[in-house]
Amino acid sequence: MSQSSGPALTRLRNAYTDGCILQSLADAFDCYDTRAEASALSSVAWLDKAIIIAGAPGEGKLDFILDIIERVQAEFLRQCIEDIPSDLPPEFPQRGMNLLSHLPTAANAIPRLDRPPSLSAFVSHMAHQPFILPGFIRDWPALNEHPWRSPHYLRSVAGPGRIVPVEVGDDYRTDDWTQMLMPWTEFLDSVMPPVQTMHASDQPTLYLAQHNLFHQFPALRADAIIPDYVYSSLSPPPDFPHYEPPTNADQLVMNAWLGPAGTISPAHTDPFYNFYAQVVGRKTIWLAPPDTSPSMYPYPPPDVTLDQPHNPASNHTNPSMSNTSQVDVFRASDQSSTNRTPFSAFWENVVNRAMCTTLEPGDLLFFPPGWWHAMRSEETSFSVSMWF
Ligand SMILES: O=C(O)CCC(=O)C(=O)O
Ligand SMILES: [Fe+2]
Repeated sequence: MSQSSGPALTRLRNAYTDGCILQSLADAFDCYDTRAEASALSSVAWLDKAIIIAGAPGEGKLDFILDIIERVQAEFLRQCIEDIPSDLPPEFPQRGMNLLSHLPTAANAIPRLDRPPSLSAFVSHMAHQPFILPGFIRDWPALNEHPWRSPHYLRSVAGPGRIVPVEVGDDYRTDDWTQMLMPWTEFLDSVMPPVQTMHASDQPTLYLAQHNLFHQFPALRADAIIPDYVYSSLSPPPDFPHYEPPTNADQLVMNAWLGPAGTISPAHTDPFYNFYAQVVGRKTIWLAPPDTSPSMYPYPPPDVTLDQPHNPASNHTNPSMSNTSQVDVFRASDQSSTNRTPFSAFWENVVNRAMCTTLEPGDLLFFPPGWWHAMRSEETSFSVSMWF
């Protein structure tokens, strides 16, 4: 995640936000004259852009933006509320079934703890290694009275006319990968079709990745319960001495990750502690410690002195991709595979230290800053990362 927030950038962001608000108000006034649905949709879209593109506007301004969205929706877009079935899709898989915990690229399982550690045990010695707390978030409203696996519920928290940023393409390291803004309802139709259908292979994969959806839809934020561990002011781990918490007021960055079966985040590192909550579907996780970096084949940092066309692909966290591995930990097959040859140091030094697991709905994963991590969804999956 870019933490760049110099005064010039902040001023630019504020100006962009104000511009979006003005444009949206112009559209809203137009609605009073014309009752035109298109103007109302445009008004809401400008406000969503203010939240998405400018980053989190200051607290008061975010409330103001959300308030205008609600008013425009109530006044001009009531007829757009679709009558979609509220039936709750079955929870799949059945709990405890079909755990896909084996990957040829990871010799170990991520430890699963029978009992959550006390806060003091977490701070004093648990926070420097990954672990899973099975079922720890089973009480979240998101898995109960406000089920995030229900497209009906997810539409209702947004109301009509909302847009969201999505990644298009299977892998952010490839040239055909791009990002776009699209209607939330259209995205949900693709990710959670009314009848569970196979993802058509000629359709590009859409992934709402690393996006703070909770700024746009605060009702979803209320469906998550932040674990107390997140507020425990951890010091830098020995193998990542430059750790600093996120610079926002809460020192916590929450992101949503929602996509169909088969979305992949290639192995990469982030500079934060992470509690990663699995709310819908199963997700396979691959992890390796920070000191394996020399054998992870990260993409080289961009060389600005070379006059070469550069790969326009960006990455969830770092436009240069120097925090991303070239090794495909999910596609690399067993040791005899030809995949082994180009990445021999990976097979020699990383595989025996790497860990994997498949998270189920309700599980909470923890890993420290600098750890290599890769994720693959096994079916439609909705997760929340909490960086702190
Ligand atoms: O869920 C994913 O696809 C990636 C999550 C991730 O990279 C993170 O939480 O930092
Ligand atoms: Fe990450």
